[in-house]
Amino acid sequence: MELAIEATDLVKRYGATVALDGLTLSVRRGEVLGLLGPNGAGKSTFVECAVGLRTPDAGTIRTLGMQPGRELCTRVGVQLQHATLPDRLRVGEALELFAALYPRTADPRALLARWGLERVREQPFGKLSGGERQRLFLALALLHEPELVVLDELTTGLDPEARRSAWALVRALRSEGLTVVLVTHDVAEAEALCDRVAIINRGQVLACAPTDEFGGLETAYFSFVGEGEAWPVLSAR
Ligand SMILES: Nc1ncnc2c1ncn2[C@@H]1O[C@H](COP(=O)(O)OP(=O)(O)OP(=O)(O)O)[C@@H](O)[C@H]1O
Repeated sequence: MELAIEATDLVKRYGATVALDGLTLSVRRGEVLGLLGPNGAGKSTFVECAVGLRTPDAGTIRTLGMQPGRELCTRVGVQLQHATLPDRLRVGEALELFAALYPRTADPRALLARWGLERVREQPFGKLSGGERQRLFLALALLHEPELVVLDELTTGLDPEARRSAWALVRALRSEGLTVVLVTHDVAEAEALCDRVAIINRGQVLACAPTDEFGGLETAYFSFVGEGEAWPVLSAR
C-alpha cells in the first residue's frame, strides 16, 4: 500500500516539553486521516514535522516518499491553525501573491469561484468573516494543486452552516483523490469525514483504525484519553 506519510518513533522537544514522544503513524495515499486529541497532544507538531516546518529530534519521517523539506512545498498544501495575512491584503491579491511563488498553479479565478470567494475578491483580509478566511486559506492551500493537504482545525470558530460547507469541501477533495490529514478536536467531524482516525495524546498514537471500527468514536476517544481535567460548573444565574 502506498503511503503519503510514514513516521516512526518521532520525538520532538521544546525545551523541557516533550511534544512528540515516540510517535509512529502512517497516512495512506488517497485517504482522509483524522488526528484527534486533546489540547497539547502533539497534533500540530506532528503535521509541522510532516511538511518540513519543524525538524524532529529523533525518529524518521517520510512524506510523499521524501525527507520533508523545501522540495515538498510544491506537492503539499497546508492550512495551519494560526495562519494569518496582512489585514489590508485583498483576497484576489493574496491569491496572485501566492500564485507567483509556484511554477504551476490552478486558475486563481476558478478557485475563487469554487470556494465561493468571488463576492469578496476585492475585500481586504481584515474585513473577512471567519468562514471566508477559512475558505481563503483552503484556496491558498490548494492553489498549486498539491497531492497531500493538511487541514489544521479547519472548522474551529465556524458557524454550523459554514462548517457543513467546509465538510462538503473536504469530501470533494477526497473524491478527487487527494490525501487529506485533518487535525480536529471535533469527534462528530472526524466521524463524518475521516476514513481512519488516529487518537493522539501526550505525543503518542494511542489508537489508529478505520473510523467505523471504533464502534462509537466519542466513547472510544474518552476511553483512550480519559475525561481530562474537570471544568468548574458555572451557575446559569
Ligand atoms: N513553539 C513551541 N514552543 C514551546 N512549546 C511548544 C511549541 N509548540 C508547541 N509546544 C508545546 O508542545 C506540546 C504539543 O503542542 P501541539 O501544538 O503540537 O499540540 P496540539 O495537539 O496541536 O494542541 P492543540 O489542540 O491545543 O492545538 C504542547 O505542550 C505545547 O505547549
